[in-house]
Amino acid sequence: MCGIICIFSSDCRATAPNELLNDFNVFKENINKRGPDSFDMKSLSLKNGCELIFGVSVLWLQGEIVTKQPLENHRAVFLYNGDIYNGLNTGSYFNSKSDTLELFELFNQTDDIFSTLKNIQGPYAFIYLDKERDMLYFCRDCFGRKSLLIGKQCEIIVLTSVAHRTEKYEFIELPSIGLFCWDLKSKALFLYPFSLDNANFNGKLAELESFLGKTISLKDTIMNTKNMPEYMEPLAEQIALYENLENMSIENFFSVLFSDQNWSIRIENLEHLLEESVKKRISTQPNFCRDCIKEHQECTHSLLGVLFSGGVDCSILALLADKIVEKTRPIDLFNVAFGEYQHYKTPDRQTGLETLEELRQLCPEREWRFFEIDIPKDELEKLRSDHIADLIYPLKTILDDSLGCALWFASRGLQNSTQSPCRVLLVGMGADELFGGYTRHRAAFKKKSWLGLHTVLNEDWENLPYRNLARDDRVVSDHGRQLRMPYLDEKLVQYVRSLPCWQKSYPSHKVPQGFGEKILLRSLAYHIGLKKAAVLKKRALQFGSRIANKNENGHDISINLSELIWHLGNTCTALLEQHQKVHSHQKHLLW
Ligand SMILES: Nc1ncnc2c1ncn2[C@@H]1O[C@H](COP(=O)(O)OP(=O)(O)OP(=O)(O)O)[C@@H](O)[C@H]1O
Ligand SMILES: NC(=O)CC[C@H](N)C(=O)O
Repeated sequence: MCGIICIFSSDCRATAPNELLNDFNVFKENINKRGPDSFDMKSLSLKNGCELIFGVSVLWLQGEIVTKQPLENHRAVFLYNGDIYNGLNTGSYFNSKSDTLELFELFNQTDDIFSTLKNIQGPYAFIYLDKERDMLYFCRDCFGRKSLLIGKQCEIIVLTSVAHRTEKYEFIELPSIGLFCWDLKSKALFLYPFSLDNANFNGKLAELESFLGKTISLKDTIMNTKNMPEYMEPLAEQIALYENLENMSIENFFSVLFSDQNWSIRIENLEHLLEESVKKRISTQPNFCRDCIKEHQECTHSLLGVLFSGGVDCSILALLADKIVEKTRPIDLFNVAFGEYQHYKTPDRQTGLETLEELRQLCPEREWRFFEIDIPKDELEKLRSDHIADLIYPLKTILDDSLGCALWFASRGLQNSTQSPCRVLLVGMGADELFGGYTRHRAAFKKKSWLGLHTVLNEDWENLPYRNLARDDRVVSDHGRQLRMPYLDEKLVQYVRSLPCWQKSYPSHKVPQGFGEKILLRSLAYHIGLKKAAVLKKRALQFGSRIANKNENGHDISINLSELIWHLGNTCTALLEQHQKVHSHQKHLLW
């Protein structure tokens, strides 16, 4: 994952270049960690006196050699963090030319970079300065898979993949609602929206306007996609099929479903799309692990890790990965557990080990390296306050705290003194939103039947770009690894979103929990051989790993992440001591 940063003064004459550089250096350290393969920076003065400083650290994943950034030519400067998988020109997964170069060329060939975005699929965040027009463009993809924060302090603006808590700056996540364009001459800010058909659009726009104290003028939309499928009443045949599932053994449950021809076709479609998605996410990387890449030394070490709870979403990914990764390489499975006194028998550790057995039986030739990542409470406390809280920033709830920390430790991939050398990590995020796997889907179905489920699924989908993904990108990238989310592949999303809710989820109390939610995905799991994992009950990461306490409200502000406490802590020892008392009380509650 690359780290990108651009710092400039929105009021050209008001800031000394030295001040910009000092501030740039403050953010540099966290940016640096995101890309171990190169770091470079560039300073630029525009004719109108505006100073800009750019910096990029690169995690090389595409192209025969590392593409160093920032890229610059007579026309533009380009900073890019992303993964455009289908070679924009070649159509192959692993391009001899990197996506960075291809995108830069495409942008340079046109006066209309907005239309270019229409043809781009994959996660990205970028900053592009058109030097001829003094226009600064910046954008995150429409699912919000890559992080880009916007920060300000008086007239200084920072765009960065990651920041940290500082007394000087305030940051928010740049909303992934379209392409922004800052006219550095007129100081006007424009937005080319991806789509206006999103319930969150106006709120997110207003939030950014109020943060910047600036009006944002809207241009034409560039995608204009209809986001929300219309509600369709379920077909009688489908209801009859579901009624046949009651009181069935696991085997009979799935054979009833597969006896329906349309169901089987949907499984085939889904299998094909997911396999393609996994394939591009595994194959798009150089053939070296992180230890051997420096010397370009051929190796058979593992190139792929899966964040692995043993639950259905990630287990499908692991099994599909086996079809793609050479048999001579291991696949690393990372399973994180939090505990005390050497006690790490968490629910996810149990399911992780059980599904590992299933994988070993299904793929006996593969070396599956199961990393038991055990995190004692003092290590969690220390690293959270010293470091991880900055990566989670500017998010601040208890849920952000638990999920952010759990993912940071999981993706570090360290068991005792053995650390995985893989550079790419697969994760099952997005499956619950797409296929209807959350408890709230069950509740909505109970209350308002199919229409209730349809409504909640749509709400979840609309919220997805603003919830966790940017935070997850920030914490995982800190280890110089790329987080890839096969369920959030555009083609797969388009297919699953086009299905009415009753063709993918049946969160009814008439079938046991763990059977009906995400029923289409579970059918795929069963079909490819994961007979046990297919019907495991959903367990959220924070509870499955035991980092969180069920009695806390995840939406409350986390005292561990609170900036106020942090600022006070930095300046006033007495208050810090008091904070520690509160903190230890909270620790007591937490464990
Ligand atoms: N304890 C864990 N250790 C490592 N990674 C985990 C752990 N728990 C969850 N994950 C990762 O986070 C993703 C999201 O978690 P989530 O619980 O939603 O999915 P799941 O465990 O695969 O399946 P299910 O949603 O059915 O429980 C998982 O797909 C997995 O990649
Ligand atoms: N990891 C990144 O975002 C780097 C950009 C590009 N995909 C490359 O591999 O060079």
